[in-house]
Amino acid sequence: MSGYLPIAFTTKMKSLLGEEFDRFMSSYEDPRVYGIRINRLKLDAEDWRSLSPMGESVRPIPWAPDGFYYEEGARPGKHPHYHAGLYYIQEPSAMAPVELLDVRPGHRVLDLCAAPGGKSTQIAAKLQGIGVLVSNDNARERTKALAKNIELAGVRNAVVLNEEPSALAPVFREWFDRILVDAPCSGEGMFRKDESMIAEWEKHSIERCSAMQRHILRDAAAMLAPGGILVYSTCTFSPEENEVQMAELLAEYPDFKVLPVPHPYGWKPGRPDWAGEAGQELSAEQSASLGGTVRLWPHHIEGEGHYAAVLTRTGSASVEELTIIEAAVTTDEENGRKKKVKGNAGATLRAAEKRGPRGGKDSGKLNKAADAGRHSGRGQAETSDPAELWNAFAERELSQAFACTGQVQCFGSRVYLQPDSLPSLDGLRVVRAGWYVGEAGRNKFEPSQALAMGLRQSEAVRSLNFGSEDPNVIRYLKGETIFVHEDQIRFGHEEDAAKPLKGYVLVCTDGYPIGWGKYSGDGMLKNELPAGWRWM
Ligand SMILES: C[S@@+](CC[C@H](N)C(=O)[O-])C[C@H]1O[C@@H](n2cnc3c(N)ncnc32)[C@H](O)[C@@H]1O
Repeated sequence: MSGYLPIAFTTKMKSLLGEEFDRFMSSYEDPRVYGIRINRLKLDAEDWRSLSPMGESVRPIPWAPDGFYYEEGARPGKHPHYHAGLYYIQEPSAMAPVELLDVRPGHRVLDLCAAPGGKSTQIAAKLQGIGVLVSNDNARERTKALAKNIELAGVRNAVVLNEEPSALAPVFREWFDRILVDAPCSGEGMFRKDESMIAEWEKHSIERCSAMQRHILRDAAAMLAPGGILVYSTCTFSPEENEVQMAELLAEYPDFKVLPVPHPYGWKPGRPDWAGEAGQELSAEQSASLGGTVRLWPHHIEGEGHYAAVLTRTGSASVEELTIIEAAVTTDEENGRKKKVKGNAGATLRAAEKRGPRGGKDSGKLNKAADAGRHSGRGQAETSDPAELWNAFAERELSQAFACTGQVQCFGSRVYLQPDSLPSLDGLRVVRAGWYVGEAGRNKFEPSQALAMGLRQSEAVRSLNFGSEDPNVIRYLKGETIFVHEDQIRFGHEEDAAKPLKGYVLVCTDGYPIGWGKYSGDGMLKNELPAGWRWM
């Protein structure tokens, strides 16, 4: 395929790489490699390997403990385990930046350019449900895939935003422990994986991408807490989008420094000499710093290629120089407290956002404090308050095993559990205000697919489990009605066994949820899988 590469690209790479150029070019003739990353929110890699028909044939990706190379033709996207969110299909070198971010449970993490969510789901797995993930992308259409991938992975503690970084900077000033800037770039490392990127290359000129990266990085810098870590990454080779960006940032912000990345696995150091050639004047110290960034080359590793730099903020001395707008950053006092949502009488709701989580339709109303304890003995809530209806649903349909922290947030009829301690999101375009648990109607509550995917089997009062080879799984995933024997329905907790068999049933494959069904007592399970989630 190297014959299709733009001449301007090959000419430049030849002058940069010198005698390495031929090896670089021959990598374009090598077969593509394919990667999946096991979702540790659901299971660990060893459990997946023993469960999956792919388990024996995969090979570990050296820099990603949950990542594996799989063979061409394995089609992991066409397996029930994909629909259970057990893994994410991800290019192997794209797994490196999050490994460098050193995310730990409890961190506040921003993924600033997040769609379609490969790295966000990787971060969420490292958080293990503790802490906050803010996933943002400025492209509205792309945030749909981002939200869906986060929901498919069963993430409970993420907020999805659709904003320019400049709108986030005043709200989240010095707020994040970890920030990933997986920047929009000219995509030179994508040419082999996706040939359409070759045509895109001319449009997404290096100069245009560099200007975008510069702006994004300045706003990202404003949001990093002192002592925090920022990883900057691209899937392109051009120095202007890599070392030059870092050199400019370091020159402008003396309180940022590079944390040198070791170079195992065939990873190579960043190239300060290329930043110099691109017109960036470097001190000896800056030059050494840039050597501590990392390049993943397709002729040195099994992967398409990436660049990454790990930065830390040593102090806050130069923050005043950043072009951030001083704005009211109102931290809701309520957010500081941990709450168990289920059965939480009096959960306090904040004002609904002006634009609503989907930019308008759900806008508006201020919901009053909810009295979660009040619902009729028959389990039918006599209320139209979304928070009350959610709490009544949780009381009725979720087992004793379900315990969740977070703030109940209602936007119109939609109910979310928002991670604690977030500043107010008022005025921001919010795609998901937290874990979207469902939608309230008149005297009823419809649980969301996101709720199903974020639960464990034992957290639902009723569940049904089919082995992944069972034809009922594909039937269910295609949206068909399933016929069940009542003794197939399991109760999540021994105290639930007294509850009626009729009601919501969490449908699982190999013990992992894939969606809701509704059992009405006649041997038939009504399929509640939303159209957009079905097997195609
Ligand atoms: C390389 S992709 C991100 C891939 C993603 N991190 C993943 O692993 O799935 C770059 C993303 O940056 C987004 N983007 C472009 N300009 C942006 C901006 N000014 N602010 C935030 N996101 C931006 C694009 O829409 C695109 O989704």
